[in-house]
Amino acid sequence: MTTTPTTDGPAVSAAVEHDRLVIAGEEFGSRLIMGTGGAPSLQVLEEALLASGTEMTTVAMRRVDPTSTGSVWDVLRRNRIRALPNTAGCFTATDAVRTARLAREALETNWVKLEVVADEHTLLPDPVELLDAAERLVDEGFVVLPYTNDDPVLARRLEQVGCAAVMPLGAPIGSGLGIRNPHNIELIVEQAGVPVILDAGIGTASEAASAMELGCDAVLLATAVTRAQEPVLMASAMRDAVTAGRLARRAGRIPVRRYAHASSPAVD
Ligand SMILES: CC(=O)[C@@H](O)[C@H](O)COP(=O)(O)O
Repeated sequence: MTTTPTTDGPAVSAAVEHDRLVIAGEEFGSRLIMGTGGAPSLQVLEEALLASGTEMTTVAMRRVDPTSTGSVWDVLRRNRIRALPNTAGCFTATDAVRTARLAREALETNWVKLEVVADEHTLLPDPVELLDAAERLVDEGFVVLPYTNDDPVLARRLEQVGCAAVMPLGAPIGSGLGIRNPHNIELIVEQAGVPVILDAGIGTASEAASAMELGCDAVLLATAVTRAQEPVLMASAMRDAVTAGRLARRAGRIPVRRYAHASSPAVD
């Protein structure tokens, strides 16, 4: 009886193994960055993070006290997952800068995921405050990873002021609407000299794969996993989707044609 091999051959394993995400000179094997909000319990969150294979996970500085025990901080520490503090809940540049400084003090990291949102209703980034905060934090020596609109012009400005990555949204946070403007994401990817991380709005695994196929370097998501009916299964699906999307991007998709094109050449 013949069996279908289920493991990748050496060429694929090597392609995955050596394909590292590099942000500000630091390497990551996983291209899936996780958020932590919304999980039904700490135990489920821990299992989901492990299933996702993530090496870096964001935590809201204003929502989880870094000195608290029995919190997400313990989960990250015991599993050696890098904590990326974020400024969720900040509405002004001044607030965000203050929160980033507190994170640096408490966690001894100068990395910050910068979020400056315009209002509670949309949670969309406020471009004016965001750019201002990014500039101030870069000046203070932070490695700034800004959550931004899917606007190529703003993404370019953020890179110009020294951000280490740009993180355009696929859709509003927690909406699960997927990637609303793939064309803009492609434009951002085309021009970027820093990693592009699709952040927010992903609803299911195929959308994470799409982000990678569009050329993003990584995906950041939370709600699609933490609020899934089976968070651990979804986390595993996301891990595979990000890997698959990355491989497909590297493999190069076939051109789209309007008419049929015989897959086998005709024999004369
Ligand atoms: C900007 C922000 O807060 C997002 O990183 C969020 O953590 C993830 O968004 P989703 O919950 O939509 O995946």
